Amino acid sequence: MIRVKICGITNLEDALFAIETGADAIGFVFYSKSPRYIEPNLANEIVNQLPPFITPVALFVNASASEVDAVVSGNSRWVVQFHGDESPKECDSYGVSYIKALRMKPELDLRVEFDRYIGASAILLDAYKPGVPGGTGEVFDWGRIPKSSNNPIILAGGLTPSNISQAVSSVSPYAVDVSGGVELAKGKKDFVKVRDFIFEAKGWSKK
Ligand SMILES: O=C(O)c1ccccc1NCC(=O)[C@H](O)[C@H](O)COP(=O)(O)O
Repeated sequence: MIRVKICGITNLEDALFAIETGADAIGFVFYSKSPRYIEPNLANEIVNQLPPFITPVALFVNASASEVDAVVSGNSRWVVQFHGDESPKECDSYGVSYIKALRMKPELDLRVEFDRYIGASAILLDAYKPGVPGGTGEVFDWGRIPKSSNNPIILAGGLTPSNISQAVSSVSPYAVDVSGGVELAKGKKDFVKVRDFIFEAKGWSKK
């Protein structure tokens, strides 16, 4: 079954609701310019209260090694998501399981990028908007995604309860990722949208 990552979590209540409703992974944004930024200590407190089957994902944008270490040293469960221009060498250097996010610039050749980031546990594909590293709420052309890849694909970018079913059937990704499409306001999740998104993604009935 498809896995669902709910990203941009800033509080325990939202994390627990997403998990109770069927989320598989919870993402925390450690990019200080983001309205969804969370302090490392608070994020680690939340992660310590999550069930063991949940994957906590720590998202960074061109962070320093000390910033990454300050988070991941707090708990061995973290998977890191590199959402900036980090090279394969830099991503590999941490020796942790990682997701590489690629923003779908018009000239991006996904086959080349998949080969470059062969050390990634998964590749997250997100919309490209100049000057905005992520959480854009915008959809990209899913037709650009190769039908087969050695890397598991996580589809992101402008997903909502209304388009997620079509996204899953068009792309057949390993997982889907959402942030803005399930928010009440930046950094606060809308529980109805979270539940509807997860149920639509997984093809569950709401009865
Ligand atoms: O959420 C942010 O503010 C953010 C800032 C900088 C880099 C990445 C960021 N978010 C990434 C995500 O939450 C999602 O993985 C992805 O971008 C999809 O977001 P959305 O289109 O809002 O669903």
